[in-house]
Amino acid sequence: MRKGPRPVVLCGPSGSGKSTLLNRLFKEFPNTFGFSVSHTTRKPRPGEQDGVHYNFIERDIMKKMIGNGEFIESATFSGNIYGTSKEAIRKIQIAGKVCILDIEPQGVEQVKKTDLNPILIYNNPPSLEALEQRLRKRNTENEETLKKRLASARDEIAYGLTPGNFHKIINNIDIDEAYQDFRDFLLSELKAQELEGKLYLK
Ligand SMILES: Nc1ncnc2c1ncn2[C@@H]1O[C@H](COP(=O)(O)OP(=O)(O)OP(=O)(O)O)[C@@H](O)[C@H]1O
Repeated sequence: MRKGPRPVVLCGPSGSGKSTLLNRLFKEFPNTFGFSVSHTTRKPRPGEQDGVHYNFIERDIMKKMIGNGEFIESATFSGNIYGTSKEAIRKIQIAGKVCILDIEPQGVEQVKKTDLNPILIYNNPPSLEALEQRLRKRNTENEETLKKRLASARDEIAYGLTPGNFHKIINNIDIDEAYQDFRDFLLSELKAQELEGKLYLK
């Protein structure tokens, strides 16, 4: 992987508000940050575009690509395979942007073992009850997928709050305050890297 700004990992249970934070960030800084588009075997939700939100892919093809070493991390979540291809990260880095990865704990552990040296951020929901409410209100899940997501959330929260697993925890209660904390942390991190002589904030 080529040198450049450190990638950013954003992790947090389904419904904690990762996409909401990222949408705001990309809107405010369209030239600074770029989203690493993951691959998934899950079916698209209404409104999701192939190549934008995810690269939607058949399970056997994805397994073959993983076998070929084309992925930096991959994991099964809620019955579907998700993963970040090396190509997805390269695309953002070539564009000179800070690469943002939205991945779950298994992926985080794999990324930690690479030379990506990412800044690790955990997006913490107020409670499991709040998560359930947000997911129900989002109206993208059926009872079965909702249960699976909530079942994973307990372990993900424990992982996120374990000292040493992340550089920064965002307590995502009020979305405006959470966004402010998220963006300020990222900007100060970029400034710190710029002090080493590089210009990343555009
Ligand atoms: N701080 C917040 N307070 C209340 N509702 C929120 C907050 N943040 C996000 N939401 C809402 O909760 C729902 C889940 O948020 P979002 O889709 O951003 O979560 P996510 O972590 O990206 O989930 P997934 O991993 O399933 O993609 C959305 O409908 C969003 O509008």
